[in-house]
Amino acid sequence: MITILDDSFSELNAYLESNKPSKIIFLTDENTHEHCLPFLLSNVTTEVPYEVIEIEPGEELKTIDTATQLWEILSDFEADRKTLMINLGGGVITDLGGFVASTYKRGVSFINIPTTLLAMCDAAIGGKNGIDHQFLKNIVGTFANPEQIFIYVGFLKTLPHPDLRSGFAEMLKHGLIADRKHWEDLTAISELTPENIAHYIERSTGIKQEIVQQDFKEQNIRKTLNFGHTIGHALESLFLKSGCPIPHGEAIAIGMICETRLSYLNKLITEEVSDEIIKQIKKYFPLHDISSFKIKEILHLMTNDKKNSLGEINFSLLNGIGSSCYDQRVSNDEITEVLTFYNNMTA
Ligand SMILES: NC(=O)c1ccc[n+]([C@@H]2O[C@H](COP(=O)([O-])OP(=O)(O)OC[C@H]3O[C@@H](n4cnc5c(N)ncnc54)[C@H](O)[C@@H]3O)[C@@H](O)[C@H]2O)c1
Ligand SMILES: O=C(O)C(=O)C[C@@H](O)[C@H](O)[C@H](O)COP(=O)(O)O
Ligand SMILES: [Zn+2]
Repeated sequence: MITILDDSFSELNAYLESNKPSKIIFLTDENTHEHCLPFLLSNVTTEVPYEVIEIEPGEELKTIDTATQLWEILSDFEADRKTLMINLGGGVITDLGGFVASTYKRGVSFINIPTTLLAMCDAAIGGKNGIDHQFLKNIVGTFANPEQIFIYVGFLKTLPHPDLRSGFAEMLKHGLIADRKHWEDLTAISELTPENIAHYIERSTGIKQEIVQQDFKEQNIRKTLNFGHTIGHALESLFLKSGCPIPHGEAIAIGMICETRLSYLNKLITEEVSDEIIKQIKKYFPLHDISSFKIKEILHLMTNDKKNSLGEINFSLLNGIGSSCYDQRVSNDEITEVLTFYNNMTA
């Protein structure tokens, strides 16, 4: 289901040849339209007619308004059940495109061609599609798998550095929750460049796939893939609401620092291990000033987390490097303590 493409794009062409869609609709944003679509089209050999949709880039567009516009465009293009949507972009495009495709006419086929590191290693895989609403992250969505995921690492050449770093956060997460060696390999990288990271993409995709295959609908082990996201998503929402969004991975890096410290407070790891993990994350990620965000508002946002049950916030935490657990309860005092801990790091 995941294919790493070389310059010939032959597996993509073979897929299109054997599936014979009635029409192809490419969903792009301004940047992937400019940097990725021309190369893709120059390599696609199919005779199937196609249309291209381009939206503005950014998390602000991952909304019901954009989804509505896209449903209307699919209708204008007379998309039918044999239409194939190709989501060419980062996580915003794969989340939004997957949501639109999986709901239009109760579902048209889609494939993901991720163009950011984050989408290659995480967002394009696993069938979580969705949109934000009232600044709540991915609060409306579907579980629906793309027919295929085609990864072409060459697309990373034009990716801005902050977005490369953002994807690296999710890779570090994969190492922390499931594979100590992956964590050690990644944290040995001194400079984040596509060349230095490319070799480790396959392992990250493998970790994500192995977990999702065991628990597609996130009833149990899939919750570990959400490590760093309970606090991270709440902060990402607040940055988005403030009009100064930060990349998803940067919010998750803050979340991972706080939730690593929570793992220590809950006696799941020693302070020494917690300090070591935090030191490594700090090596790559800028510290953000979150002191103006009210703890009450952060806690309130966390009550919307999708892992919660029976009115309780459930955390996914670490019980070692490369080992994790889920459905962990922590007190509001402990959450306040780790947010203060992070604030003190930035002071
Ligand atoms: N569904 C999932 O499992 C899952 C997992 C992780 C994250 N996500 C979601 O993914 C989103 C973040 O994804 P993202 O970090 O890819 O952000 P993004 O899609 O906004 O892409 C980041 C930026 O890079 C640009 N870009 C993309 N590819 C490019 C290329 N090859 N060259 C130049 N510019 C390029 C985009 O236009 C955008 O400006 C968030 O909404 C997050 O919630 C979903
Ligand atoms: O695939 C998953 O499961 C994840 O949790 C991966 C996360 O990196 C990703 O950000 C996901 O979109 C979060 O999902 P959500 O259910 O917390 O909205
Ligand atoms: Zn994430």
